[in-house]
Amino acid sequence: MSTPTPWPEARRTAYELGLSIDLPTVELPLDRAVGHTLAAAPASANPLPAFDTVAMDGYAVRGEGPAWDLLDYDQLAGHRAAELPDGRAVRIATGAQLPPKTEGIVRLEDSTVTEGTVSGPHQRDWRETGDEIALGEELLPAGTPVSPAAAGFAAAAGLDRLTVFEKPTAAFAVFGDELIDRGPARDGKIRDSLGPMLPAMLEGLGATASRPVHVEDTPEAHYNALNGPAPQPTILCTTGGTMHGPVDYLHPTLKKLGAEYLIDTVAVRPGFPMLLARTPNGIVCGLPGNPQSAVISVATIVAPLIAGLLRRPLPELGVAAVADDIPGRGDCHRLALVDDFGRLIPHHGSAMLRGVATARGFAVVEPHTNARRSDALPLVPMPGRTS
Ligand SMILES: Nc1nc2c(c(=O)[nH]1)N[C@H]1C(S)=C(S)[C@@H](COP(=O)(O)OP(=O)(O)OC[C@H]3O[C@@H](n4cnc5c(N)ncnc54)[C@H](O)[C@@H]3O)O[C@H]1N2
Ligand code: MOO
Repeated sequence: MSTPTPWPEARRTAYELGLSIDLPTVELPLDRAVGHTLAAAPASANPLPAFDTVAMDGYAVRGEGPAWDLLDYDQLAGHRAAELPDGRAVRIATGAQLPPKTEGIVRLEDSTVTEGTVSGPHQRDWRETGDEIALGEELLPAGTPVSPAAAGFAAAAGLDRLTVFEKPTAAFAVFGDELIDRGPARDGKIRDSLGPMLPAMLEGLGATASRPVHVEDTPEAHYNALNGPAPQPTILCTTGGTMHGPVDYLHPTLKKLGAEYLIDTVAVRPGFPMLLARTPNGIVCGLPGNPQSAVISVATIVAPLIAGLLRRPLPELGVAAVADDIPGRGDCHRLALVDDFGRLIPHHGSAMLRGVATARGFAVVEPHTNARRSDALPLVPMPGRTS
């Protein structure tokens, strides 16, 4: 039996494995770059604001007041601004280029217009060139996920394309002859609950996931699944068969393939039997069959692995002020399901998904400790939860 890896070390090991692999990069138009991760820091192609920009509808004025003669044209947004002569005012719109030599702006609501002159209090109601970002300045560092807002920011800064990492690809081999993929449980068989769940979780973490493939409980089928045809995915997640039961062929297959184990069991409950290995065909994340243990394994090794591949930071743990006492699990870290209010969720057995379905995440109880109500514990966010 192998020595269980401490839970924090398992996260780091998976992250470092990701960092050690260089994903290809690609330049994508902004809309298609959303959901990817920046592989290079983009530089602005125009400052922001691109020019001194009027911030309020009203009148641009120059010279001593209290009244200024109005010019007979309007300075609207989208046009190059003409210099404002001394003693004159021009009607301006929000977003217009500020007429050079403007000394102040009289807001529409503060203005009085009589016989071709305007009067009223004036102020610096404009945004200065480069106030938000200078020309050529770095917009965002490499490793930043391209959110819809990041794509909008890049557009504002004059960019058409972004250099991003190609998404790591993930495939799933679901082990277990007891599993069916339609209808209610029958004749000792149960529904596969991981197949419909894991691809969306990994997509949420930044991968491209393919449809799970059911693999028979035979050594040959396991070998073919792990030695499968090209092109190989970056990450192959297997589910079930991580222990040493009568039809658990994962370990023998990995040995046959000459796999290098980076993790072989983790000192965490649930989730103990997870593994991380490299074979000549790629990375294997072995997720335990108990569904909640599989989710914890995604959070423990798959999420940090994907973050490392994409050069994102190691996923940060949040904080949960827990509302209940939570007993620890001896030598192991305990990952305890909590709701949005820090309450321990019932149905937290490793075979159960009832609590996982709505949980905010897992509160982390250190080995050899018990958490007390109102303790602030680290929180592992629920993979795939978007709100
Ligand atoms: N003698 C021991 N037995 C077990 C131990 C142990 O330490 N000694 N550990 C238990 C723990 S902890 C876990 S977790 C499981 C892990 O087992 P495997 O990864 O080998 O998974 P299986 O045996 O294939 O399945 C376990 C359980 O989960 C159900 N399952 C599997 N896949 C799915 C799926 N896709 N959808 C829904 N349910 C699934 C399966 O039917 C079993 O009930 O081992 C314990 N045993
Ligand atoms: O460690 Mo198991 O994964 O408790 O169910």
